[in-house]
Amino acid sequence: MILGSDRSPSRPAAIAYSPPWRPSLPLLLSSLSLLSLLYLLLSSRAPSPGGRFVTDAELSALVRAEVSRALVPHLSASSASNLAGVPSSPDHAALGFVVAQVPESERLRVLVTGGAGFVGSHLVDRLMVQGHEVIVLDNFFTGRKKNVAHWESHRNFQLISHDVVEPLMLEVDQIYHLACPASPPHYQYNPVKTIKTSTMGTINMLGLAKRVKARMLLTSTSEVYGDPQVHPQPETYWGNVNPIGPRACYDEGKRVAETMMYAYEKQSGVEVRVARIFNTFGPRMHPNDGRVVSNFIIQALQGKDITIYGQGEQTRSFQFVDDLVDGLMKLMNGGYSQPVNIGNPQEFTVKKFAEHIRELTKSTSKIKYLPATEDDPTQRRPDISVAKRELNWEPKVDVKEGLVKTIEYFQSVLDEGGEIVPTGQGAVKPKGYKAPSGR
Ligand SMILES: O=C(O)[C@H]1O[C@H](OP(=O)(O)OP(=O)(O)OC[C@H]2O[C@@H](n3ccc(=O)[nH]c3=O)[C@H](O)[C@@H]2O)[C@H](O)[C@@H](O)[C@@H]1O
Repeated sequence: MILGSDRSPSRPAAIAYSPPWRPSLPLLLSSLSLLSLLYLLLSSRAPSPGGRFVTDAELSALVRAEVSRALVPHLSASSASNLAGVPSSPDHAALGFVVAQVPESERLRVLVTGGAGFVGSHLVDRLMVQGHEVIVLDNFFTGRKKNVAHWESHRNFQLISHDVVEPLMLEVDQIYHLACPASPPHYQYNPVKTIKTSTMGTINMLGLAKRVKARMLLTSTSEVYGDPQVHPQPETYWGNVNPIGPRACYDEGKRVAETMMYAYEKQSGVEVRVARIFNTFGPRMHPNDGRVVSNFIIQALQGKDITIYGQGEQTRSFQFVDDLVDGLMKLMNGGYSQPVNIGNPQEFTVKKFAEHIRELTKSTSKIKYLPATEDDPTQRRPDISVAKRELNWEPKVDVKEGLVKTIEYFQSVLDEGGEIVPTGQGAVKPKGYKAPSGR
């Protein structure tokens, strides 16, 4: 179900459905050939790497997971494997989705703000497959309906077009509060709005959490450490942030959002969780997002120059989106309420990363050096001891493995849509975004 805001936040009005996603003929054919190959391989009863033969049940589970991946756009591998063997939901069997049947008493109502965005939509997939009722709230500034369109007819799913800056009344058990543009060119486009999103948006969600006694998780960021003087960064590090620089609208917005979380916990007893997310990549990243992973892959795949800002000696540590979703859900459902870094400590200089992408894409793109961006952090790597100890979480997907999947995704986007001009430096509105009148 998709609802649209009539600017009266508590009474969203219906808007038109976008047609459900249908697989294109070439995609179906390539998926069918993949399936035949899988069948031939497995039915020849080759021993598995562990020396066992593949059983019929395993074969059918693998085939179902592959069908799911073929039919649902950019379903992540782990979501697909979660589907295998789970009882079918009649609503989504046709799409290859298998949603767990959860008794009413165990089913949660989960609100995901920013749920139509890159990270949010992967989280929504996982929650839906677990059989929960999921309400997605998005203002579609950087989020896209197509990221969650495959759920639109499911009875457990609701999409509300709404801006978190406006209050909202709902009955929910858990709130994953993701809403906020995260790419520097996009969060700098309208810095006042970015600040409002992190401050007023978080206050609104905390007010809701307080009223309905929901547990609330804030997706904070590694950017609360600013340009860190301590490396790697533990949660106990207070950071080095320029409060009036171009990144401040985001960094300081998230810092005050964290402050509000703990103030509501202390003063009103709201159950809070805070994840500090480090650089994340994967399928469904916006191709015009302007961040390093999407830019380098798109440039390399098209043979365009790979643009490095500065000398490329600055470092980042990259995690695949599936790992992040695991971490967020463990944090939400565990007993630890202090901030937790969720990231993959595999660290690269930006220059090394550019070379890595060039190799993986077999590209002949040249590297082009552009001026450094103002206040760009010089180093970033998470200390994940707390996540390991308190959540029993650590990343499972190797960066290279995640990049291969992401490259496949961007290749399919290029195949479908043609040339992409990546977003460069400086503040810019997300491509395709039209501000509602009066804003
Ligand atoms: O991806 C993320 O998860 C993080 O991305 C950004 O932080 P930042 O690390 O600055 O992200 P990028 O824009 O991807 O930049 C990473 C590095 O690559 C460089 N870069 C970026 C793009 C490009 O085309 N070329 C290039 O050299 C940047 O200057 C920077 O040093 C956001 O601010 C974070 O909130 C978010 O968590």
